[in-house]
Formats: sequence, C-alpha cells, structure tokens
Amino acid sequence: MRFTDQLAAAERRHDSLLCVGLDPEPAKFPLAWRGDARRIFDFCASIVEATHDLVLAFKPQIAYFAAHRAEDQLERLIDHIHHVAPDVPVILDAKRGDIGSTAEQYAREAFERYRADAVTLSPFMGRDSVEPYLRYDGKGAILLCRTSNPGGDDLQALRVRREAGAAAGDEALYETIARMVAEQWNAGGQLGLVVGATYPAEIARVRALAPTLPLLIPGIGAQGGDAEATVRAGWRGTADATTGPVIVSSSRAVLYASAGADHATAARAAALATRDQLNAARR
Ligand SMILES: O=C(O)c1cc(=O)[nH]c(=O)n1[C@@H]1O[C@H](COP(=O)(O)O)[C@@H](O)[C@H]1O
Repeated sequence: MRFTDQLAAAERRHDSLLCVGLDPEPAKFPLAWRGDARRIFDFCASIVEATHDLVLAFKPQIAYFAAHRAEDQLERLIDHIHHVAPDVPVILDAKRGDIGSTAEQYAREAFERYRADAVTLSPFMGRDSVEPYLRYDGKGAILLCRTSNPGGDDLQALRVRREAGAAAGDEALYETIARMVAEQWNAGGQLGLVVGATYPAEIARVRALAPTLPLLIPGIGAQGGDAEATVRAGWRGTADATTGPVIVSSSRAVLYASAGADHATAARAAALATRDQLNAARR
C-alpha cells in the first residue's frame, strides 16, 4: 500500500491524527533500564505496544539510535512495528539531503535496510536530491518547510521573489518551498511537508498552498505548540485523494510521561489524551 493510503487508512481505523515520535534517551528510561543503551529496543517496543491502536504513524528519530551505536535496535524496532501494527506506517526521521548518488545510498538505507514507509528530508539541495527516494514506488518523502524551532526563521522566513508564473511580488522562502513541492516536485504523489506546531498561522498558509499533501506537524507537547490551533490550521477533512492528512507528532510528552515502572501505561494515557484533544479540535 502507498504511504499516503496507509496514513488515510490508519487515520480512519484508529480515529487519530497522532504520531508518536520514538526518540529514546537512556538517561530518561524507567529505573530498571536507566542509562542502559542496550534497552533502547525494549523501551521503544513497550511504547509501540502500549499506543499502536491510538496513532496514525510512528516516527523514530535516527540520531537517538545512531548516537548509541544502536542502529541494529532500530532495524529490530521497525520490524517489530510492522509485525505488531502492520497498519501503522513508519516515518524514519533522518532529515537527509545530498547529491543524487549519495541520496541513492540514503534512500537504500531508509527503505531497504530499515524498511521505513517514509523518510524526512531537507529540500535545500533541490529536486534532484529528492528524486532517488521517489524511485521507491509508494514510499513517502516529507520535506522540511517551516520547522518548529525558533531559528527556523533565519532562512525559512527570508523574503524571496515569487517564481515566474506566480502572481508578482515576494513571499517567504517556506512559502516558495510549499508551492514548488506541491506544484512541481510532487508528480508521483509521494511528497509531504514538515510544518511546526509552534507556528499555526504558517500551517494554515502551507495548507492553502499544498491542499493535498500530508503535513507532518511536530512541536506539540514538550515544545509547547498549540494542539487545537494546529488541527484547526491544517486539517481540512478526513484524508482522501483531495484532502491531505495531518500527522501531529509528539515524542517526549508521550515517551516520558512517567519515569516509573508504569511508563508504558502513562505513555498510553498521554497518547490517548492527546489523540482526544486533537480529535476535539476537528469536530
Ligand atoms: O522532522 C521532524 O520530525 C521535526 C521537525 C521540526 O521542525 N521540529 C521537530 O521537533 N522535529 C522532530 O520532532 C521531534 C520533536 O520531539 P518532541 O519535542 O519531544 O515532541 C524530534 O524528533 C525532532 O527532531
């Protein structure tokens, strides 16, 4: 099944816009596992098992595994997700971006080694740096557009001249990215955009420019983004061919809801409350 169809199906089946981000930090694990990087798989698997019926996607962040030489645990984790939750797509958060020949290796890593359903990428090096990922039929590539961090302004808010063909004037760089990706790069329907929950007005702008693209929206929870405003800005109806899904991602607020032996129960409670909060904003 194509990534976009997987998202739409998981959104409907689990009645959810929530993605749980898997950013394992051994220093924050429950006491019995604390500080032990060999428990990364066990910790993440316990979260997946506790929350998979509440989410439309999981998003492991590769740095949290690679930093601990735990890539083998990431491979096992993604296999485990496909096994216990075959209907929930996996977005590998890797934020890659390089020339085509190197991008071919990154694409192979994401889709063949890790068997992810989609990957996050930087659009900075242009269309040919994204194309190797699109050769994997049905896989998704989600491009950074308006990121959740304050420093995102440094480049993404810069005013640039609108492309020839668009109405005269100027616009922010993130608007150019959204327009270009939606209108020119997305011929195969595999692309999505990242927009931070910390910037609801920009989510609305990106949604207007890219009505059918999936929007990955991190920044609720630990970064303080407004969950309701996020949904109101980005959600235009249950995902189908004409309405792009929103994937609202939260990592720390779910993973570390409790530092005790009840961490999985607490993670489920946090995921359930967040799912319900997101749903209330669309009803
Ligand atoms: O691509 C991302 O997922 C991402 C983009 C962005 O603009 N901001 C952002 O926080 N992220 C990621 O989303 C996660 C946010 O984690 P929490 O703040 O703990 O929910 C981290 O894995 C970040 O790397």
